[in-house]
Amino acid sequence: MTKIISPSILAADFGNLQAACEMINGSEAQWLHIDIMDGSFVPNISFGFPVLEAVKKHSTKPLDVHLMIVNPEKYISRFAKAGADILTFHYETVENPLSVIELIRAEGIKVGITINPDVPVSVLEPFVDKVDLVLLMTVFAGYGGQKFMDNSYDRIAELKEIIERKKAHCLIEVDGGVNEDNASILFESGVNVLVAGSAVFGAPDPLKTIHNMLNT
Ligand SMILES: O=C(CO)[C@H](O)[C@H](O)COP(=O)(O)O
Ligand SMILES: [Co+2]
Repeated sequence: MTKIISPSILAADFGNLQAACEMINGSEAQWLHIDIMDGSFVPNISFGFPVLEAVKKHSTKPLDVHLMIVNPEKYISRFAKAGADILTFHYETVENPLSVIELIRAEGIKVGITINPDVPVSVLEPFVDKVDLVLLMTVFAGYGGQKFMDNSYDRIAELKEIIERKKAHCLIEVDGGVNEDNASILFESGVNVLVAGSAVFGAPDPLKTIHNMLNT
């Protein structure tokens, strides 16, 4: 089974993003997660294209870009050009998810769809065979450092059942409150990609934390 760690740069030292990228380059993490927040869909504002471009310049890992913005369809081409390798949008932010999926595909990059914890998993059923990944938020999108929501395990099982029933091949990613303590049970539950911000960048030894998350 595919097991990927995608550390979230949101929890890094923004005064030294180059060092953060280089640390991840030298780690066992396979992707780098980039949180784009607009102060509208979510109450927080993170960063935009210039920072994404700077990270792209220094990162050797695929950039896993998580859009928490209204009207994502307006910016897909710019995010692709700025360096996104995987572009994930929130189902809640669009009227026609299929057309957004097609717009992202047209850029020649991978596509993901995501929902907040209060959105029924069943809304994803029409899309699981059309995307490369489904991201289940395990906290409400907007801030790093929140506590993992325990009802997420039931949601992961429901998503897995839908994916199997539809014989789809998308990866399952979870984001929010992931750490060394819950990583192994999440992988055992069928999750393929773990996003971890504060657990990695706040750790005394981030390389060891990433290793432990992949191997315990
Ligand atoms: O999308 C996000 C928040 O909206 C972040 O990716 C997520 O919260 C990661 O941070 P942490 O691992 O510290 O919970
Ligand atoms: Co995220």
